[in-house]
Order: sequence, then C-alpha cells, then structure tokens
Amino acid sequence: MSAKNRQVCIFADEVEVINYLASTIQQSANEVLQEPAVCFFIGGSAAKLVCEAVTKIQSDWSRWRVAFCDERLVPSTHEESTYAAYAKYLQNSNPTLLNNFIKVDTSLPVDEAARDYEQKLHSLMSSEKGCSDLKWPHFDILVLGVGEDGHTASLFPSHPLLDEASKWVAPISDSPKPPPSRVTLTLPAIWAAGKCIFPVIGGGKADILKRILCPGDGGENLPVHRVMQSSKNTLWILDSKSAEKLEEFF
Ligand SMILES: O=C1O[C@H](COP(=O)(O)O)[C@@H](O)[C@H](O)[C@H]1O
Repeated sequence: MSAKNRQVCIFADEVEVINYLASTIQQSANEVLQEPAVCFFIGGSAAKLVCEAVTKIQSDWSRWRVAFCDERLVPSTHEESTYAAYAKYLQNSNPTLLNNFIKVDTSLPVDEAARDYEQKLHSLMSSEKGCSDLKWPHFDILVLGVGEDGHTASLFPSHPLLDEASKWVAPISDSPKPPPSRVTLTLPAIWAAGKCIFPVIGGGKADILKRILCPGDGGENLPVHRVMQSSKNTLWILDSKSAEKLEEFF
C-alpha cells in the first residue's frame, strides 16, 4: 500500500522481511554511492534484522558510516547496549562496517553524551557530505524500530522531548522503558532524513501497528505516527504476523 511519501509492504515471514530490508538499504545506499552512505540503525529487537540484512548486501563497506538513532547510557559491553547488540553480530561477519560505527560516549553524564554525539554528527556531515552549518542534518537512511507503546528511537509517548525544536540529539534521563538514561535523535532530525525504514516482525506489534497505520484508530499523537506524518519518505516492511490486524485496510 502506498500513499504520499508512505509505503507499507507486507511479507510472509521474517526471512522475506530481511531480504527486502537488505535490498532497500542497498538500493538507497547506491543512490549516494559517490559519497559514503550515512545510515542510522536502531536498537531493540530490530537490531538482529538489520544485522542479518547486512550479511546479504554486497558493498564496499569502508564507504559506509553508521550511527545510532538512539543509544542506552550503559557500558558498550552491557547487554542493554545497542552498540553491543551490533558488535555481537558484526565483529566476525563484517568488522569493516563495525569499525565505521560512530559510538556514543556512554562514560559521560547523559547531557554531555548527547551534546558530544551531536557534535560528532555535525563533524560527520561536514567531513563526509561537505555540509557544515546545517540547521538540520540530511542523513541518508534511518532504520527505526517501534515499541509496543508507540515509541521510536527513545522518543516516548507524551514525553516533553517530543517538543525539542533545536537539537539533533537529545538526552533523556527518565525513559519509561529501562534503562532510564539514553540519547536519541530528535523528531526534526528524523524528519530531515532521506528515508525512514521500519522493519517490524511478530504478533506482539500487531496492535500498535493498527493504531499507527489505520486512520481514526487514535494513534495520531504517538511518536511513530508523528515521524510518519512529517518524514520525507517512510517505508514499513512488515511480516504477516505484525500486519495481521491491518488486513481490512490493505
Ligand atoms: O528501547 C528501544 O525500543 C525500541 C523498540 O524496541 P523493541 O525491542 O520493542 O523492538 C527501539 O527501536 C529502540 O532503539 C530502543 O532503544
């Protein structure tokens, strides 16, 4: 199903979701091949989907730069660390890509960690894309997740951080989902990206997808819905279980 700047693709199972995610990331990266592709990856359950998709992509990985849509403020070996989730998969299968991850300095207090990460992203856009003094970044691809409460990255429903209007990266120290301290891209930084991809699998996400994707189902103020409303290009890659409550609409 496709509407203005929004596409929903439903596949039979996880394997098909991973294959389509791989081809979408590869195609989007090819479009910017003359420069390094700047991608942002999420944590949570979708990190595994991204890692498996990466194994199916043929590319010159030295030309990729990867940053985090959000990161939890725990040591980079901690089981809740998003970096650790990627390192576990990629350290053997794709060390070149892992070396090009831009890490959050989780040893800093959360406000400083967010400021430091934003500075790293400014430097990235300047060195790799020749863009300095940007009001908002133009990241090529964001791969985002969706929580069962409608959060995405570390932007939670009804949280004041949804109104952040000047920072690219913001700190949060009262995340309703543990761990409490995190850094996250803000809504305007997400809106400015070239493409937002949401790979989602499993029946546990069926209710929230119905609220987000079905008109009139009360999800309009949820963070994921707000991403979708104002993003340039949003692609949902769903398996049949996560999409099981959408059938009457698609
Ligand atoms: O806490 C987080 O949750 C969301 C969703 O994760 P999931 O495990 O429910 O799929 C994730 O996108 C985000 O990166 C993460 O920090």
